[in-house]
Amino acid sequence: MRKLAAGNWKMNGLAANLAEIETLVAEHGDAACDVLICPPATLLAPMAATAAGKIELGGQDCHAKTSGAHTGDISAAMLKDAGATSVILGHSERRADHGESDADVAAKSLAAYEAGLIAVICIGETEAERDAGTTLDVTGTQLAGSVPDTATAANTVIAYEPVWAIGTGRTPTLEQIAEVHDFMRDTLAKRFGEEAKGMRLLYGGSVKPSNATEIFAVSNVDGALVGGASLKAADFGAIISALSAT
Ligand SMILES: O=C(CO)COP(=O)(O)O
Repeated sequence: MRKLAAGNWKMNGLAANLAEIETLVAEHGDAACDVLICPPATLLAPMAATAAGKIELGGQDCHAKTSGAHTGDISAAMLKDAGATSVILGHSERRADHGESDADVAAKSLAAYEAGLIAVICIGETEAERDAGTTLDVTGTQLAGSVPDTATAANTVIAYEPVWAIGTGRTPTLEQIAEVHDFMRDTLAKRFGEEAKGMRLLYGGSVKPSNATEIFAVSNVDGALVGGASLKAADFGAIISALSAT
């Protein structure tokens, strides 16, 4: 399987930041892993011209419907039209800020498949849930409810992002990451059989150049979903290099 270094720019980035993509294409356009940047939707089309198929692009959300009276929303087909090949769905910030449920995420994932996009489906426990010892219950429920029955290794990537590790500089221990990633692989295998072996499982939450190599060595970690450190080409480039070396 080809590993995946994915960057989530969240609500950051203006036209001035297109230079970051130029640098990534120049320095990592032929990386040994897939590279995906998910910028604000406003930057997809201009970035697509620069990325030139060397770097994949993705949205950060899409509506479950294909079109219609949904002011402010964006459809999967629109993301595809602007140059995206993927879309992040069910990020914890969307679950918290917009009340997205597992069923919403599953419906959006189906819309992504319909448009020909890869769904990067995010799951992860809060700090209170981890402290209560319910991490595997929570992530298991999210996996069951957010991932459609028609998920395949080609159309779906799962990102484990513990909420308490996002933007905090805190990361789980390597043993904690391994526990959840092994659990995700086993859970997906029970549901999808052989297909589950090819589904890429990303870790996300305070990944940076200094911890990338050790995280990428953890069992069943097939790449990363990177927030803050994806905004600077030098930092994200170092993470791409670490993943390429695995
Ligand atoms: O939420 C994340 C990626 O989707 C992780 O963000 P940070 O890498 O900034 O912790």
